[in-house]
Amino acid sequence: MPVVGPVAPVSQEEAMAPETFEQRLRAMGAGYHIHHPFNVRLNSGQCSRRQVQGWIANRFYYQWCIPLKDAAILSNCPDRAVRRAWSLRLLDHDGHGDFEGDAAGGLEAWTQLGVAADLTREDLWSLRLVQPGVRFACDSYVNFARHAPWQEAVCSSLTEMFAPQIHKDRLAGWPEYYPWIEPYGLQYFRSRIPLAQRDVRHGLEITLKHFRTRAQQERALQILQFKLDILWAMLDAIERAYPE
Ligand SMILES: O=C(O)c1cc(C(=O)O)c2c(n1)C(=O)C(=O)c1cc(C(=O)O)[nH]c1-2
Repeated sequence: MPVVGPVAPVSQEEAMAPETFEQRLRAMGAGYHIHHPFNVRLNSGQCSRRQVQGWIANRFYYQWCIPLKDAAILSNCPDRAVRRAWSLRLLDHDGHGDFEGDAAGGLEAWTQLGVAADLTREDLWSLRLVQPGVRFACDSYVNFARHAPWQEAVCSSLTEMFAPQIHKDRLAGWPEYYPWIEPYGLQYFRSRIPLAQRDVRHGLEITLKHFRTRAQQERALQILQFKLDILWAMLDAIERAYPE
C-alpha cells in the first residue's frame, strides 16, 4: 500500500473536526486482530500448546522489528522534542540501565514469555520458527517507517490504541487456560498496558496535529488500515502454520 500501489482519490470534502477524526480512527478498532479467529481461540483457551508456542515464537519477530521501526522514525524526524519522546520507545523494547526487571526491556520480557512457555531463548532469537508471511508483514512495517514521512509512520503505530484490551484479555485468561506457562512469563503484557497508553497519547497528538485537511485525514485512516492488515496477516500466517 502506501509506498507503492493504489492511492485513494483526493477528497474534496471538508476536514473533519479533530474529535470526529479521532472517533473515526478509534472506530477502526473493529478490524483489530483481537477479532481474528486465531486470537479469539488463543484468548479463550482453545489453542494447543504447540499453537501457543508457535504464536509466541512468531510474534517475537514483531517485537524484534519494533525498535528497528522506531529507529527509522527517529532517523527521519527533524523535530528534537518528538525525538526525545520517541526515543523512550527504543529503550522500552531494547532495555536500559542495569538490565534488571522492566529495565531489561520488552524484547527480554518477550524472551522470558517464551522460556516460561517451554521454548528456548535460541528458539526465539534464531528466528527459525518465523513463518514467511509473518516475516513479510513485519518487514513491511519497518520498510514503511523507513520510506514514509515520519508523521505517517507515527500514525501507523496507532493500532496501539487497541492493544491494552488484548493484553488484559491474556492476563485474565491465560493463567487458567494455559497453566503450563510459568506466571512470570506474563509480565510483558502487564508492563505494556501503561506504556501503550502513554505511546497513544503522544502518537495521537502528532496525528491530529499533522493530518489536517480531509484528504490528509483520509490518508491517515488508510495508513491505520495498512497497519491493521499487517497484524491480521501475521495471524493468518500463524493460523496456517499451526492448524487445529
Ligand atoms: O500484543 C499485541 O497484540 C500488540 C499489538 C501491538 C499493535 O497493535 O501494534 C503492539 C504490541 N502488542 C506491543 O506489545 C508493542 O510494544 C507495540 C508497539 C507497537 C507499534 O506499532 O509501535 N505496536 C505494538
